[in-house]
This record gives sequence, C-alpha cells and structure tokens, in this order.
Amino acid sequence: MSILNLQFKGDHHLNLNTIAHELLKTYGWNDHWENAASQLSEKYRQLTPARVMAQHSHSYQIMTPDGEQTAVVSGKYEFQAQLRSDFPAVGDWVMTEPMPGEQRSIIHAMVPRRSAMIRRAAGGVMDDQVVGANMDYLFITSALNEDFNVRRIERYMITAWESGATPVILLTKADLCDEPVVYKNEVEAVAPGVPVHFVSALRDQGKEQLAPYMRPGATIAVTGSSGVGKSTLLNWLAGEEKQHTSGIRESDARGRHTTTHRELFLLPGGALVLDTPGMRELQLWDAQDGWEQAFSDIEELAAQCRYRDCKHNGTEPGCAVTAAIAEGTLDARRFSNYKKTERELAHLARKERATAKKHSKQAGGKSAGGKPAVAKARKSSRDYAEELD
Ligand SMILES: Nc1nc2c(ncn2[C@@H]2O[C@H](COP(=O)(O)OP(=O)(O)OP(=O)(O)O)[C@@H](O)[C@H]2O)c(=O)[nH]1
Ligand SMILES: [Zn+2]
Repeated sequence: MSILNLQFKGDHHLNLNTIAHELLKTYGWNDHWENAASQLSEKYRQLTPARVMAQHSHSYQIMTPDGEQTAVVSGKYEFQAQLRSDFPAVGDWVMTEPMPGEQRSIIHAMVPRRSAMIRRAAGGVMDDQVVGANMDYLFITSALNEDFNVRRIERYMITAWESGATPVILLTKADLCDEPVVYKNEVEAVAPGVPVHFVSALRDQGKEQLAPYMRPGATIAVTGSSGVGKSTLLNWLAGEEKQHTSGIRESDARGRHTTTHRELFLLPGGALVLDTPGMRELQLWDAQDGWEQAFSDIEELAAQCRYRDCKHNGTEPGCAVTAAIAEGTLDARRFSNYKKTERELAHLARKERATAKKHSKQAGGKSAGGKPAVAKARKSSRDYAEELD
C-alpha cells in the first residue's frame, strides 16, 4: 500500500481539502456526494469514494482518490443486488476498499444515484440496464438536415425527463440549414422550457452557448440518432481529436501514463462527458415502445386500485400503488418519474389539442397523424389532460 493510501484511508471523508479529494472533485465529487455518502451506513461511509469510469463484463474501471484502479463488486454486494440496475454503471459513485499492494479495489456500496439513463429490457424490470448514471445534462442532438424529426426529439425528451438529467437540445449541422429559426420554433413547441441551441462543428459555431453546461465537474451525456454528428460534436467540444474508441492517454496519480478504455472523459475545460454505447443508441420511445409499456408495472398496479380514479397519492384507501411502494416491490423513485412523465405528457397533450383545435378551424377538423407509439402515449395522456383541466 502506498503512503498516499495510508494517509487518506479513513480520514478523507472528514477532510475535503486533501489532494486526494481534488482528484475526485475533478471527476465530479462535490458537497452533494459528500453528503449522500455520509448518509450511508457506518460501515460503508468509512470507505473510499470512487467514480465508475468504464464497465467491463466482470470488472470496472474506477477513479479513486489515489488514481485509477480496476474494481469488482464484493460477494455480498453481488448477493444483495436484485436487479441488474442495482449494479454500478458508468458515472456511479461507489464506496470502495483498496486491496493492499494492488491497483485493485473492492466495491462495497453505491451512493444513491441522482440521475440514471435506463434501457428498458423486454424481459422486464429485472433486466433493465443503466447505460449511464449521474449525468447533470443530457444533450439531445438532432441534425438540421432532411433527417430532422420533431417527433423523435419528443421521444428523447420523455427519456430525458425520466432519467432525472436536465435536457438540452442541440440542433447540429446548422450550416446545412437556411432557416434554422423555423426548426427552433417547432422544437420549442414540443419541449417547453427546454433550452434549444444551434451548433455547427464544421463552422465552429455555437460553442459559447454551451459554456454554462460545460462547467468543471459537470457530467454531460450526448444522445441522438446515428449520423447526427455526436462524435464530431464531442471532438469539437474537446478541442482536439479525442480517441475515445482506443482509450486516452492520461497521467494517473503517480505520474505514469496509462491508456485505458474509458467511457467517462474529462474535457480540457473540466466538464465530463459520459459516452457509452447504450447512451448513443438510446431509442426508447421509438415505434413499439410507448409510455404505458415503459411503465407497464405501474399501469398494472394502478388497475388494481380500489377506485378507478385513484391518484395514488398515498391517502386513498385500497391503493395498490401505495401498497407496492410500502412493501418495496415498487421503487418510489420510479413512481415519481412516472408522475413526472405523466405531467409532461399531459402538458404535451394539452398543447396538441390546442394546436389541433386551431388546425381544425383552419382545415376542417382533420387531426395530424403520428407514429403509433406516440399516438398511443398521447391517448392516455389526453385522459390525464382531461382530468387536470
Ligand atoms: N455539415 C456538417 N456536417 C457535419 C457536422 N458535424 C458532423 N458532420 C458530419 O456528419 C457525419 C456524421 O458525423 P458523426 O460525428 O460521425 O455522427 P455520430 O452521431 O457520431 O454518428 P454515430 O457514430 O453513428 O452515432 C460526418 O460525415 C460528419 O462529418 C456539421 O456541423 N456540419
Ligand atoms: Zn392507487
């Protein structure tokens, strides 16, 4: 074990102003995480915090106060994990124990996530996969060319709201478009309150608008369809050719150069980019996936509530949803995401009805069509809109 290790093991959680913590801070450690870690049970909060940099099939790459290490979860962790999503994912903060004399650590606990991008598995909640955790911002990219599709942006929005990360819409390849403002208006209509920015990596335009999100220690993820320019955008933001497929050269705590596979990158300006394959190919709200499908577990529970118009707010008698949360079979956070999505959809539905009304006045009552999944989700959200009106 190194001197550094001895020195920091045990007291780092008491003293934030150590060199060790500077390294963790670089990777996003802050008061929130300090506080969250301090609320873990006694045996876990004593341990060394670290951030998951990459996930392999049987191990993790983590950033510890002492530099980068390989890690595995403890036998107890593995035994207690019930869902695939209970295991650490890229971006997670974990509490670890260094193995004496080795560049390896054991992960004993996970600090509760602030946000998580989840890929719903066909097999149900057991197999749901976390493709990225603890992102502060999700950049939703769409190119300003013939691929532009506002419905797709809308589906990404639902995904973003569900994740807990703050969505930011980037309209890429702005150089290919003569009238970007038209598109911006269209996007703003389906994403109320969400910032929309034009960027052109090719012309080096729009970078300054992204500065507020790219602050040191902030974690961003980029999603969007294939070919919208995500890699180009990341290289542009990094200001250099980022070799993220082959790993990057970076000094570890001992000044050595290491080349490792990374899925969480530090940009020269201090922001972190979370770039995993799952994040890139996020297509949760395409065709066959609908809102009810994503939350089918909750829909099924709701169908068992005593009252058909049950709001599941914890006070109604015979509420199956409240009971499931109390029993622990339904995650309270998942339910709150459901409510959030429901509100967002209700908002979209109200907007759509207002637009439809306007259109029907103009064009004699023909409503605009949508892809099946969106139409389906809308149908249920319309009911909620009715309730809320
Ligand atoms: N005109 C124009 N073309 C761009 C711009 N940014 C990227 N492109 C081009 O768009 C194509 C796709 O860019 P990528 O960065 O590979 O797209 P991607 O989203 O990473 O694609 P995947 O790797 O499939 O997810 C390339 O030919 C880029 O040169 C831009 O700002 N303007
Ligand atoms: Zn209920």
